[in-house]
Amino acid sequence: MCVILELLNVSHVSKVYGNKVLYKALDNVSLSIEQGDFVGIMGASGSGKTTLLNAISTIDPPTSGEVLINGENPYQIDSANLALFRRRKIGFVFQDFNLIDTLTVGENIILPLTLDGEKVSVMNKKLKAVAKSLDIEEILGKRSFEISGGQAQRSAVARAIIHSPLLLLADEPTGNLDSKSAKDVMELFESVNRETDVTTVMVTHDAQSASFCNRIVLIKDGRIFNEIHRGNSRKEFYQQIIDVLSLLGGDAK
Ligand SMILES: Nc1ncnc2c1ncn2[C@@H]1O[C@H](COP(=O)(O)OP(=O)(O)OP(=O)(O)O)[C@@H](O)[C@H]1O
Repeated sequence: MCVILELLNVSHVSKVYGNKVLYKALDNVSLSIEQGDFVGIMGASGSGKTTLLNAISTIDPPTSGEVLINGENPYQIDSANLALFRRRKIGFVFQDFNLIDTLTVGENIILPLTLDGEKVSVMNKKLKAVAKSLDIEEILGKRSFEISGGQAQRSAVARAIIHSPLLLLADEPTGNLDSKSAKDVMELFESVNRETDVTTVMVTHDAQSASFCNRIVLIKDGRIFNEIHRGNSRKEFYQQIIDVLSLLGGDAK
């Protein structure tokens, strides 16, 4: 018997911004994501994608509703332990890479382990392994301004997965890359997802990048509008994504 574990559960989440003028950016969003899935979140600019990702990533609490990560509600954890929870259970990849330019690529990658007080020998072993699997061994001694955008994002992915998180979150990870580097980075996400089984949730505007996911959730005006699943062919999925985006309207590319 195959048991499917639910890694992430977003239940009736709403988010209202503002004090005097209120704006409902998320309106009763419910979403369940299985362990090991690779899910893309798409929608027009301003539809609430980043707000949803921030609620999932424990950065910004929802106004109402519940987020459960591996059965645990992060918003019920006190702030000191929440920082620890975030550092140990979640990996983040950002559009602008967020590498610290005073550190080498290698030092950037081991940062989550350094912050956790890991032993140097363990850090070096993990760094070696992740750099090998992501094919960035040759740039470990370089600084972020000495490498290409694609290499910077590979390094950021390495940093996001070195501590074997439960959940890998990415906000427009290919937004600053040319199409060749974007494809390389998405192939990397796909293989990391397949090989490590890390549940991955990515916000993207880009249909090509989205076609590497297994499932796409579309958001419109803060609500879930539709979702589509990938079959065997990435090319067909890409076309399906384009079609559904055209139904969605707005400026979703
Ligand atoms: N801190 C905030 N205060 C007030 N309104 C906000 C805040 N953050 C986002 N919003 C508003 O909430 C809505 C959703 O924003 P969000 O950033 O989640 O959209 P998005 O789908 O990620 O957009 P984009 O694709 O342009 O990044 C937008 O109308 C935005 O202006």
